[in-house]
Amino acid sequence: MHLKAFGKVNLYLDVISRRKDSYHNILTLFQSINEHDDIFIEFSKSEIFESEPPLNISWDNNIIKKSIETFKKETGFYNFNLKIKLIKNLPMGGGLGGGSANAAAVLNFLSKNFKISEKDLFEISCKVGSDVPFLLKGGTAIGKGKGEILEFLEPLKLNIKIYPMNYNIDTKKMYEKIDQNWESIIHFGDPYKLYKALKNNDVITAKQNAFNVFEQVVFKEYPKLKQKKDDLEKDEEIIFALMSGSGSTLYKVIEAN
Ligand SMILES: C[C@](O)(CO)[C@H](O)COP(=O)(O)OP(=O)(O)OC[C@H]1O[C@@H](n2ccc(N)nc2=O)[C@H](O)[C@@H]1O
Ligand SMILES: Nc1ncnc2c1ncn2[C@@H]1O[C@H](COP(=O)(O)OP(=O)(O)OP(=O)(O)O)[C@@H](O)[C@H]1O
Repeated sequence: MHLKAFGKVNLYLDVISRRKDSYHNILTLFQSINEHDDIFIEFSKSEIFESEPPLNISWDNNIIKKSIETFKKETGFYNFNLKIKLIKNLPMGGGLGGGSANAAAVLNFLSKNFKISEKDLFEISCKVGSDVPFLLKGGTAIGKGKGEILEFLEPLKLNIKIYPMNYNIDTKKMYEKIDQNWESIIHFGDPYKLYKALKNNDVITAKQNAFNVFEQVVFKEYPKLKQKKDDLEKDEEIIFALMSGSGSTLYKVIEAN
């Protein structure tokens, strides 16, 4: 079976507060993108995993493995093995939810095969990663909480161009940087106003509400990203340019022709 694991960008992303469980409450506008990884998957006698190109992480540290083990533990269905071949197109640590998309695709495959309810599948996804619940379905959604409180909206049809910047940025580290700089962090924009503006092709209002709080800490460490974003903003047909997630991928939203 061939699965497509679509990535995501955050059209809006703010950190609201730090939680007792050391995660953060966020406010985001998730948007699926066309770029995707390819996963070839089938049941097999033993567990086999290979990827192209080879990943710089062990199978035990692969979020796909985590999603399989979490599925087994939560459902009690232990008696199966999978043979998986991953074609990695989404940049690792790129802010496009690449690993989370892989996990969501495998969880969807397993839930169909074992007839798991949507509710149970959602609960399992929340235990695998913060972006996985959204990526189970994809589309366009407001995300709150750790990313598991989702308000799915009529999907936006946007012209998004992705610019991978080849830095593998550690998400945990960037959240810690936000905590360390909390006093100086600026919060602005509104994801609901942004959604409405994009839906109505209201370029001015969209520009005023597109926002990613992580830029304030990531651009300090990676000045080339700021330079690239400034270059992208000079394009005529652009609505806005932004970094996705905790970085490093930049993207631009182009006016629909
Ligand atoms: C930056 C975003 O991609 C925006 O969509 C997400 O918030 C991060 O999602 P993710 O990469 O799936 O994150 P996870 O793999 O669940 O968590 C990685 C690390 O990021 C931090 N983390 C993640 C999500 C969140 N709401 N608060 C956090 O503080 C935690 O330190 C966690 O250990
Ligand atoms: N299947 C996988 N694909 C990609 N990265 C994986 C995978 N499994 C584990 N990882 C690890 O997870 C880290 C983050 O991967 P991922 O591609 O999800 O980052 P990301 O796109 O920045 O995610 P997010 O946008 O959710 O922050 C990688 O740097 C890698 O070490």
